[in-house]
Amino acid sequence: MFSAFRRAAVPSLRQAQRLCARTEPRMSWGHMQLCSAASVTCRLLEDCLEISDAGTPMLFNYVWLRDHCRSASSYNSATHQRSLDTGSIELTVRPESSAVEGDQLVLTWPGGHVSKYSLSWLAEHSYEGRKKAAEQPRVLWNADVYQNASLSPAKWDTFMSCDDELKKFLQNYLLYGIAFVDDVPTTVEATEEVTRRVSLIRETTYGRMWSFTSDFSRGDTAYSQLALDRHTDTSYFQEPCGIQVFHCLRHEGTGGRTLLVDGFHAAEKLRQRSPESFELMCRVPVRHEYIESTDNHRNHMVGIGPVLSVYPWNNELYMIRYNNYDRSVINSIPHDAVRRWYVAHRELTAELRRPENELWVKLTPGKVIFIDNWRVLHGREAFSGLRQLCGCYLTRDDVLSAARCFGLQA
Ligand SMILES: C[N+](C)(C)CCCC[C@H](N)C(=O)O
Ligand SMILES: O=C(O)CCC(=O)C(=O)O
Ligand SMILES: [Fe+2]
Repeated sequence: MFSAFRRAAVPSLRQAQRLCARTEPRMSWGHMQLCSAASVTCRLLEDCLEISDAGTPMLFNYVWLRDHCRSASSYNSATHQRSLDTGSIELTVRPESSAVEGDQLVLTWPGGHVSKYSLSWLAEHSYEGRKKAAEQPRVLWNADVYQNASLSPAKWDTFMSCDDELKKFLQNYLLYGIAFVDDVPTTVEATEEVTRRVSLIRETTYGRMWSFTSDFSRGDTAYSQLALDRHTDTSYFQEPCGIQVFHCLRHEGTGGRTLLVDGFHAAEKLRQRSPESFELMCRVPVRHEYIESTDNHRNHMVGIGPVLSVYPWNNELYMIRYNNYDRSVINSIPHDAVRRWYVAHRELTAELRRPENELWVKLTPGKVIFIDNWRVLHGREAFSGLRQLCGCYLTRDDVLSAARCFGLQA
């Protein structure tokens, strides 16, 4: 059930050989310089530097190498910002000499400038390495996997005071896309405090903190007692909200359980079972819309993007945008593509609807849930009686930044 993407710093030999084969005709072997230290060999080829460590070559473009020089005149290590003007690098630049000294690659450029790079830094940032690495490690889950993981929820007191508890919470959140804090006082204020402990609140048309019942105060089905099928929120934003927080402050009635489904687990199943359908879900941009016209609120939001988004260099999923209520007119693809799109969408929907993928939880007063709205879909069962839910959205960048500051990979 682990994500298909793993951290691995080096390319396979075959992959590396393919890369070399592609560049071979452009190499000028006569002018090649060779330098080596211990097991590392580096060669100045015609248009790139090749570093081999135990037979696994990595290629570095010369302009890239000059651009990533970390010398004091090129890079401000106090602010972690580039000082060098990339626009002034000769596009035909090529080092005059290279050497491996200890764990460093040393290049001397025409004009005498010297650049030093640690070999581990180069290995970490080589394309060959990034291609095989996960940007974010995740545990993909169905209901059994999640339940068997027996993750303990954070507790309000320790969560608010202890950084280790916050770090553990963030690690769970990153791996599973959901995380809980228990024993939170049942007020909007305490809910705000618990979210502020994690990050910044993203204000939207629904407010900063929102608190709602089934009173149809807004022109959206969420403000009713009806069931809601699994979906991601704010799919009609150009950048959908990163994190959704819910706290059920009270419920006197029946039903109203929350449904959670790992969208990436379903999408990976689709990728395995039907690669062309997966491709189509990644490639075709669709429109989502939120049109509200009530006495107190006028809104018209439009968000355009594919159902599934993957990073182009490693094909890792980073966002699912799935909301059948808010999906708008499809009018940007020819009719045979429309037919194939519906087939692909049906296949994804079937994965998302498998009962074994459904995690049902009853949100009770005191239990706050954080949901990765780019990954985990939520829904709810129809309910009766008074049910008051409060919560907010969080800015994704700031949550991930908080996690990275704890040394977590996000
Ligand atoms: C969460 N809160 C009740 C404030 C808003 C609900 C937004 C509902 C909308 N259909 C969407 O999916 O984005
Ligand atoms: O009422 C609920 O449990 C959730 C409703 C919903 O999907 C939302 O507010 O985004
Ligand atoms: Fe929702």
